[in-house]
This record gives sequence, structure tokens and C-alpha cells, in this order.
Amino acid sequence: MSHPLPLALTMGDPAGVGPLLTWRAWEKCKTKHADHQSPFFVIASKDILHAAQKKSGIEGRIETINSPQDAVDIFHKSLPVLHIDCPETQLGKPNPESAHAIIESIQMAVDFTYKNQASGVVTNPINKSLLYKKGFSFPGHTEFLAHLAHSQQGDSLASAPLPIMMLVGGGLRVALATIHTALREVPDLITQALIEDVSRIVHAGLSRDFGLNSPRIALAGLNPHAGEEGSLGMEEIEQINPAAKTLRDSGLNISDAQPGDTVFHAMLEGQYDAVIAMFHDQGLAPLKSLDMWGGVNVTLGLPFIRTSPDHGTGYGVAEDGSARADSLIAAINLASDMAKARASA
Ligand SMILES: NC(=O)C1=CN([C@@H]2O[C@H](COP(=O)(O)OP(=O)(O)OC[C@H]3O[C@@H](n4cnc5c(N)ncnc54)[C@H](O)[C@@H]3O)[C@@H](O)[C@H]2O)C=CC1
Ligand SMILES: NCC(=O)COP(=O)(O)O
Repeated sequence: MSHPLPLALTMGDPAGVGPLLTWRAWEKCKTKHADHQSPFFVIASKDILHAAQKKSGIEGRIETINSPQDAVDIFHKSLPVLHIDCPETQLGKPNPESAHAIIESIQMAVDFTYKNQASGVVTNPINKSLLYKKGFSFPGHTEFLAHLAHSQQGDSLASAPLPIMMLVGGGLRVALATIHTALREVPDLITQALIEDVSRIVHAGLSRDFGLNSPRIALAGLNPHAGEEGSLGMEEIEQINPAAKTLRDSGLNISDAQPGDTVFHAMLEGQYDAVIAMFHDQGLAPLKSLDMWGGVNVTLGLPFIRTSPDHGTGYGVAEDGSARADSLIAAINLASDMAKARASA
């Protein structure tokens, strides 16, 4: 049976849930070849994984691989590991000295997609503030991955891709117009141009990777009651609705600004295929309330596939061993489905 290319799984913060979840996800996914799910390999320190295995209680062995393709044949019996050096780090005890390895793992995973050796990147959680202390200057993976994609374009003058965070879970797909932004800066960023750009990327991503030919997209308003005809704020009238009109005129199926308190319910009732929220917590709070453990974070607008669990490093549950792998497994399955959709397009 022929298999798709393997997925590249990053190490994430070695003190967080990543190493433990990697084992739990492998245990769950290793027999999924029959369902045509992609195998994966993890780019991490094998010593960190050995330590996490003890806590996971999972039987199995690590096989060090030299090339991603080696993962395909061994995945059913061993966890394929592309080893990178990382200073000793205990679960639950973040170590800033691990920053270099955390970043290297992400860079290598992206490189493998450009070399056509991996079908996509699945990232384990990182602690952003730990990386900032070591000079990491990106708000999160999302922005760093866009930077890496831009670097891959070499000297081309094309601008960096606009990466869009979309969360999938609990019956919702929620994309964000602004991502890691302080709330007081959000209104100035909500421009007609931004809404048009984000909406086009969401439309293209849903069409290409989610099999939705004419996705129905709702724009959430920024203000209570979507501005109450301008008495509670003007962003809907001045920026969001003009963008929606331009987009509709060009053929997209997209709403004017809808009240943020009811638009997610409307999606659950079947009116929309996705909602574009104006800021991080407007979108993530309903989704995580509905599905804290199964949600997946997808980055749209990149040349390669990237998914991630929607939770963070969870140091406490890494240390006590109780971390759940549902979200990482969902992220692997979604990346695999997206890869299949691209391969058959
Ligand atoms: N994709 C990524 O790399 C993400 C990274 N983060 C980072 O994670 C760090 C911690 O952020 P928090 O806001 O505390 O969020 P968190 O998601 O790490 O923790 C929130 C709650 O969920 C629990 N939890 C997290 N993962 C779990 C799992 N797999 N199983 C069971 N329980 C779990 C935690 O114990 C905690 O009670 C921050 O540095 C943040 O930047 C946060 C979200 C996503
Ligand atoms: N709340 C989700 C989140 O912050 C994930 O960010 P990223 O590291 O995927 O950019």
C-alpha cells in the first residue's frame, strides 16, 4: 500500500506536554495506516523522549531516523525520531537553554516540507515568553512560520504571506482577523483592506483544504450588537461592511458584520461554514468552551500545511503525567486530511 509523505511533528517545549503527547499520539495513530492516515516523525531529542516515555506508561521504542521517508515503514512499530540535541530538561520545569532546540525543530520541519519530504507540519506547544527571553522575536508559531515561508522565497520581492489562525473544533471553524495583538491595538488594525485580505485567505483555505466549494463565511462585528448602527462604534460601518460588499461583488459568500454574541450560535445552527472573529479571545473563547480538548489550530495562508493542538504547554499536566492527547491527535488527523485533499486536487 502506498502512503502519503509523513508529517513532521515538532518537539515543542520539552518541559511541556509535547513529549508526553507525542507518545500518546503515536500509540493511538500507529495502526492508522489502514485508514490511510499519514504517519509522522518527531524532530526532538531522543533523551527527552525517553524520559517522557517513562511518565507516559506507553510501551514501544524509539527508532532514530536519518531521513523523513524512513518513518513510513517503521511507524507501526516504533516512534520515528529525527534527533536534535537539546539540554536536559525535566517535564514541568521550563529551561530557557532549550530555546535553540525548540526553534531548530520548527525550522527543520518547515524545511522538510519545502524539500517535499514531509506533507505538513504539526507543532507541539511552545512557551512564547521563554523564547522571548532568548531573543525570539515572533509573537508565536503563526508569525514565525510566515517568516520562514518568506525566507524560503529567497530574494524574491514577494511580500511575506499573511498567516491566518483558524481554530477548528466543537462544530465551529473560527478564523481570526487579528491574532496575538493587545486588545487596545485591535480597533486601529480592523481596516477594510485587512478584512478583505483575511477573508480571501479563509475562502481559499476552506475551498482548497476543507472541500468547501463556496464556503459561507460570517464576519463578526467588533463592537457590541455589531455597532448598533454606529451608536456603539463605527468599525462595522466604515471598515467591515464595505469589505464585505467588495468581497460579495467579487463572488464570495460572506455576511456583513454579525453580532459577536450570536454569530457562533448561528454557525452551530448551520448558517455558516466559518466565522471570522475580530480578535483572539472573541474567537477562541467560544471554541474552547465548546471543545477544550479536541480543538485544532490551523494556519491558513502558508504555502505548507500547519496544524497544532489548541492548548499550550500545560506544565502541570506534563509533570503529573495526566496530559490528554486528544487535541494533538485531532491536529495530526486534520493535517493528514488536508494533505490528502491537496494530493488529490
Ligand atoms: N500552539 C502553541 O504553541 C500554544 C502555546 N501556548 C503557550 O502555553 C503556555 C501556557 O499557556 P496557558 O494559557 O496556561 O494555557 P495551557 O493550554 O497550557 O493551559 C490551560 C489549562 O489547560 C490545561 N491543559 C493544557 N494542556 C492540556 C492537556 N494536553 N491535557 C490536559 N490539560 C491540559 C492546563 O493544565 C491548564 O489548566 C503559554 O506560554 C502560551 O504562550 C498557548 C496556546 C497555544
Ligand atoms: N491561542 C493559540 C495560540 O496562541 C497559538 O499560537 P501559535 O503559536 O500557534 O502562533
